[in-house]
Amino acid sequence: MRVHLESVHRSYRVRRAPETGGRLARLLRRVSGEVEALRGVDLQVDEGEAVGYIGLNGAGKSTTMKLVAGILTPTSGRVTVDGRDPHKERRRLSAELGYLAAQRASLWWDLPVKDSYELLRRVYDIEPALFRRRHDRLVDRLGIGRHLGTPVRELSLGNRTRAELVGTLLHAPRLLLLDEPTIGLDIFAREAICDVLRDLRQDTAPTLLMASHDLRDVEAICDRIVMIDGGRLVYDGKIDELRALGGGRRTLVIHHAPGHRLPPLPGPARSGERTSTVTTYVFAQGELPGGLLTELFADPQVDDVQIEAPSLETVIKGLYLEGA
Ligand SMILES: Nc1ncnc2c1ncn2[C@@H]1O[C@H](COP(=O)(O)OP(=O)(O)OP(=O)(O)O)[C@@H](O)[C@H]1O
Repeated sequence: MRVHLESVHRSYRVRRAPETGGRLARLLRRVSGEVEALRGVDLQVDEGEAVGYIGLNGAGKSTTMKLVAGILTPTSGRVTVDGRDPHKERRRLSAELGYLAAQRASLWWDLPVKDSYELLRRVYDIEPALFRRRHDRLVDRLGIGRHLGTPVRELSLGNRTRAELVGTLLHAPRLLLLDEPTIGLDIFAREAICDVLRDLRQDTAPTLLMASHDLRDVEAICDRIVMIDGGRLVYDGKIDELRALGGGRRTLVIHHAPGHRLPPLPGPARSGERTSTVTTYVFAQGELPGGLLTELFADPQVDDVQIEAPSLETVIKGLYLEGA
């Protein structure tokens, strides 16, 4: 499915204590105001694309997801899914939509997991043999077979999220909105979820918008990153292009004997961290003279020399610091 946001603004009305007046008056009186969660967002996600949606807390990611799901309407601008208004056509969209978010359970809290799945089969009117095939595959891949008889409320966070993901995928949605699908999960749960999502992209390629703070997940699943800051998009491009933004810099990390004096480094390198046994220098790619490395490797007081490219996380941090 194709998602399109055009000049989307979304504000929330809030009531808060006034900034002036006595303590009691501030406690009792409330003035209303507005929080601008989205300030003119233009975004297009094409059929089968997988987009990692990243941003700091309060940047506007969940608000975007709710608009696409038709739960909220924009204050101004236009949101469409396959050319239709997702709010007006919520019923029709729900048959094609999978939406996973911490605050939005698709399973029934008091029912055993398997009963919730059976209810979902009926809600989505999934043909029993097809349901069984999808169900068995997902339950197996997400490793929740042992928990099918357990009421959802008794599951750990990791198992509940795995179980929710099965529930989200049973009707094979064409549009998948995942709001922080791996938050708070251990490495096994995270890997199981990432594996299933990667397979899904290969098999049925739904359109995927995934909000996440965890760049490892985004890198594992998506090929495009959209970055939002204070309600405005500040980056939209391929992950590789984003990585290349910081790709011109390398860090030379030298592990050496305590207090060892290193040979002077030439021109453009900037000194980075220095402890008694580790010294780092940042330099532009291609500007480190080969002779220097030979000298360092030959130095008996130098234990190890590494050249590191910046991680995606470092590049993104740099973008925030530069005001993107
Ligand atoms: N129901 C609401 N009422 C009032 N303000 C809200 C409401 N929902 C969100 N906001 C505000 O809108 C802004 C964007 O919130 P949103 O939840 O979309 O951000 P987010 O990027 O998903 O954040 P996080 O990473 O913390 O989940 C924030 O300033 C938030 O406080």
